[in-house]
Amino acid sequence: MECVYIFEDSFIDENFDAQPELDKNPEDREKQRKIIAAPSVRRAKSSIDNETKQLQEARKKRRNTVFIKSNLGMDLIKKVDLEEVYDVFKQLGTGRFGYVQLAEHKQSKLKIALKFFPRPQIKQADFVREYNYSYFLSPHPNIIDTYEGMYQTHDESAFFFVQEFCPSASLREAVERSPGGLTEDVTRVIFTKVLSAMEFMHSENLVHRNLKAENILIFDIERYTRVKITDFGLTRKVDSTVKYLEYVNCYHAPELCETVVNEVLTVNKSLDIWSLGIIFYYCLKGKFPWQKASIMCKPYWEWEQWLKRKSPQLPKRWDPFSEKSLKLLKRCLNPKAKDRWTVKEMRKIITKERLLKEAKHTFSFDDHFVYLDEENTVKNYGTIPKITKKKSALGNWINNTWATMSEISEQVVSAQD
Ligand SMILES: Nc1ncnc2c1ncn2[C@@H]1O[C@H](COP(=O)(O)OP(=O)(O)OP(=O)(O)O)[C@@H](O)[C@H]1O
Repeated sequence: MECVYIFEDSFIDENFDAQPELDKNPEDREKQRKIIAAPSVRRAKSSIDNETKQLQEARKKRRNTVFIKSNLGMDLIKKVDLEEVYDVFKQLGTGRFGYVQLAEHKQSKLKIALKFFPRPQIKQADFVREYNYSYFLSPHPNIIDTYEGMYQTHDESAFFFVQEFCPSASLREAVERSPGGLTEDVTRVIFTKVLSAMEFMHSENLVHRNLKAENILIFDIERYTRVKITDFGLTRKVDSTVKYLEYVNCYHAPELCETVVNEVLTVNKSLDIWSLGIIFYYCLKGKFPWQKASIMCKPYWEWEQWLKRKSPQLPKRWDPFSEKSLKLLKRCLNPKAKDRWTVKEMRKIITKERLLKEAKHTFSFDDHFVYLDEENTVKNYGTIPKITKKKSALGNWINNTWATMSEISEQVVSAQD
């Protein structure tokens, strides 16, 4: 039973005053309008592995970035003849607000992603806000790099900005290709990076509000060394008030599922913590715990009853999680927003503790699939990258048995959001 809300995102965030003003000098402005080429030196990614250093680095760099008030005039959005500047290839993805296309910057030969916002459906203020947050957060190594410059197409049919291109896949695709979920080690590696980015955002008092597996991009699907968060279209400052703007999906906290049209909501970091809890469950199990965090949805109702100690028996679907993981899930997927954990608290468990009761005897999907080279992966991106299965009877048997057992042991929750 899916309840669909129609929302309006007409809210304009006025809370930009803590940010540095845009350079008033027209010459400097012109410099800022470079039609993207290589990422600027200023925002060059740090390779330092130390989390604290990464955070400090990112903070230092982001202070130098341009932050523009959302009510600026059109003069800062440069008109570009797409065909002249880029070779535009296939669509990489679509969302509610626009679409992303793979392109090559003709001059630099750099493969990039163009994020388009069709007009007039998308208001200028919304485009500018998303660009600002994306650009502002870029210095963090686990946040997608957004290049300097706001553009619109020559015919004024769409705004766009430019981002680095992820040639591989999103976390959603990685999990979908791994029946029964990812291994503990892979989940740990991915989450360490995701949490590092989220710690940075939260330390800047920003809430992502749209965390989901599709918005976590994995640049190297074999080793997971480059994992980045994207899509800052719904990002807002902590304590801003927003009108409702979207349908409810399986990543949403119960307070979002209960809100009715036109009700105002105060933005809080705990919204992201809930979504991180859902993604954590999804990574390790390969399925979502429920379709919607509403008591009308049985799997959620059962979880809530157990949390309130009204039911002594934890539903079977939670069995594989270790004691510490379950503790984390209890504190992330807590209906009381104020009792939810912080990113830091999550990180303690994820980096130091066992996540599953038993190590998965399954196939990490790296063991069973051989990937084509990056060139081919790029060409096939958008559908599902072509994969070649290694011939392994044992692998197939485990694969099938595991999938069947999962089907039987828990309610299949729709993966659609
Ligand atoms: N830089 C990139 N490189 C490769 N693929 C990308 C990139 N950015 C986005 N995508 C793909 O395009 C999809 C849509 O992009 P994005 O989420 O930014 O759009 P959106 O309109 O903001 O979506 P939403 O409805 O979630 O708000 C992503 O899920 C991802 O699969």
